[in-house]
Amino acid sequence: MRFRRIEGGSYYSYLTEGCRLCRMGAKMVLFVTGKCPHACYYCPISEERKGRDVVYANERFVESIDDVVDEILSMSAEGVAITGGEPLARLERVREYLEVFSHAGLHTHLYTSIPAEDKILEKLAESGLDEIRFHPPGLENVRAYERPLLRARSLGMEAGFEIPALEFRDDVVEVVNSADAFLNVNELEFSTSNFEELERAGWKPGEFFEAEKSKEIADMYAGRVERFHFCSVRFKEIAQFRRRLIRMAFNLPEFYRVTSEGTVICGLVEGDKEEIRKVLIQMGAEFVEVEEGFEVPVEVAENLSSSFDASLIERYPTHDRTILEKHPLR
Ligand SMILES: C[S@@+](CC[C@H](N)C(=O)[O-])C[C@H]1O[C@@H](n2cnc3c(N)ncnc32)[C@H](O)[C@@H]1O
Ligand code: SF4
Repeated sequence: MRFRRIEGGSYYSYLTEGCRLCRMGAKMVLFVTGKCPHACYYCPISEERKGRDVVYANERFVESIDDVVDEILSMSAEGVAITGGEPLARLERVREYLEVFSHAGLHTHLYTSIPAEDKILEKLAESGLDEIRFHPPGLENVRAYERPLLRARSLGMEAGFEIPALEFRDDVVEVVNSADAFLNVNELEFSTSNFEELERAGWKPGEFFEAEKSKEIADMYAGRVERFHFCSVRFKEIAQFRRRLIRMAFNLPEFYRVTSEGTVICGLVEGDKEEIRKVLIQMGAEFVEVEEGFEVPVEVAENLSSSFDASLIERYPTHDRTILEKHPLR
């Protein structure tokens, strides 16, 4: 079996379409609910989202479908990853979104911990789901997923397991092979919400908050199934996240300077908004109004620094505009 090594220690013998798009930073992540019937000790979901029936499109809190559409456009997404919490805890909501996405020609994949029965899989297929990834919580009860894998495949979906590299289990290999499914193994990841629990279970965090020795477990699966993909914590950070940022950054007006990290640099002018707006219009300058003032080309901020509160900022191109650095120009 031939493996292809990619960034951050990830490698694969097979990439699903969902993974291929994700790797290009072209997948928007729809967090469809924080509700979940399970309580995996290693669950990485933040406290802010866990157990709450909230929707997020990437980092953006969603109040209506318009927010989701805006987010898709902001990154020129080519597909959507539907996750949670447990997406199937809100099946009708998932179906409504799926119908919108499939009409827009977006590829969809869904994560679930539920060995869904035929009827549910049929509804998902009807609504246009392209790919489904099962995760048996705690890697228990693995055989219960064989039938759903087979049924999903017979309905035309790409189907497989996506599991954290917690331990090596023969039954995972057996079910993947007998259902002719794919196997995605995630390097076990520390987050603020699971940190103590992972440490209590004996895992130690590495430089990128990956659990040390988790990759060794993933490697044990590699030669045992036909279609395998190991996704490292570092890969998620350096490739997937950064590439999404870059896509977003290039969709902003041209005056934003895009860095190789996918952040953007621009000027920020703060103060009396009406006064600043007048001056910017008189100058014929490009600007984008934001909550605290106006984002403008760097040179415009420099020109205005003697009359207004102007600075240079480096920020994420995301909807929440997280500012990483701010240098006052006076
Ligand atoms: C957080 S779950 C949410 C969706 C669904 N509840 C499930 O468990 O599949 C999404 C994916 O994260 C993976 N996962 C869970 N905990 C993880 C961790 N600590 N590190 C890496 N991946 C993890 C799961 O295997 C699953 O494929
Ligand atoms: S099933 Fe998924 S969302 Fe639920 S606790 Fe486990 S990892 Fe978290």
